[in-house]
Amino acid sequence: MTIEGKVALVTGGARGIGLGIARRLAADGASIALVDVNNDKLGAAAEAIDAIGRPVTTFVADVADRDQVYAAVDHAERELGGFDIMVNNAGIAQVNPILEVTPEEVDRIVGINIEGVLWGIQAAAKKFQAREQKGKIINASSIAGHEGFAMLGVYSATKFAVRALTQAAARELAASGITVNAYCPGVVGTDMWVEIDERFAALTGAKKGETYDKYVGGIALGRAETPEDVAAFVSYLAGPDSDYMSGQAVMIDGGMIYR
Ligand SMILES: NC(=O)C1=CN([C@@H]2O[C@H](COP(=O)(O)OP(=O)(O)OC[C@H]3O[C@@H](n4cnc5c(N)ncnc54)[C@H](O)[C@@H]3O)[C@@H](O)[C@H]2O)C=CC1
Ligand SMILES: CC(=O)C(C)=O
Repeated sequence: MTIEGKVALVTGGARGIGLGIARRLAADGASIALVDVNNDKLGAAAEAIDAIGRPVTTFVADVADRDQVYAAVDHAERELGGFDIMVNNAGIAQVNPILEVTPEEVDRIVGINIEGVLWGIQAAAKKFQAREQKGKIINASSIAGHEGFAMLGVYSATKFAVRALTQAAARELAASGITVNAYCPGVVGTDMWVEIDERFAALTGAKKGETYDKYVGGIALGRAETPEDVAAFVSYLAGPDSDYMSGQAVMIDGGMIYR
């Protein structure tokens, strides 16, 4: 119970890795604000946190919209009585050959994966500063934030950018007692990967499941990652044991990429 009584906001918290992180932080003792653009799954996600026995609130917001991210942070503070941990997890994938990607597709993924993290860092840091308290900011990068993958070029670029924002913010915010770190998952068996696999199949003629299996085949530990694997590391980043760590983007990928 290292974060007992703290308030954590998780973007993209309605499903997948975000929900896994929210569940773990709740089990660690935090109150949880679940923020997502998709209202449909927020109710069930909140019920899962409620079942753990921690206070939970939900807020519908598009992280690409700065005002909505600020409103989400205000909502968390107001409903849960504090604000301590910001997890900028929301993101989308995009499978496209470099030669075919369109300006509209680039705008969309940059808006969510880069600006979404930027607005999250900004809103959270300003809230911590206004409350004159320390805080933890934790961002979703990826193995694709360390290596550019074929057909995932623009997605990879956004995840490299998350590392850059993490490093710059860590330096700028250290004097305020705010740490900023990132987690870099490998191949997590969420809906995102179902969509990636389907898009690879449509573009390359690969069989359903073939691309996913190929990627999982590159994992030294021999199995796909679970949201719980990611959440265990985020729990460390959210808690006091990581107080002397900032500006890092750490691979939690079963041994796929070595840096
Ligand atoms: N699944 C994987 O293998 C990996 C995922 N990641 C990253 O982890 C994060 C979570 O991924 P998954 O859980 O797998 O994805 P997912 O697609 O299963 O879930 C993402 C959640 O974010 C929400 N979301 C999407 N756009 C949003 C927006 N504009 N505003 C607010 N919420 C929005 C979705 O509604 C959904 O609930 C993403 O940033 C992703 O890039 C990184 C490495 C590997
Ligand atoms: C989804 C993702 O982050 C990959 C393919 O590295």
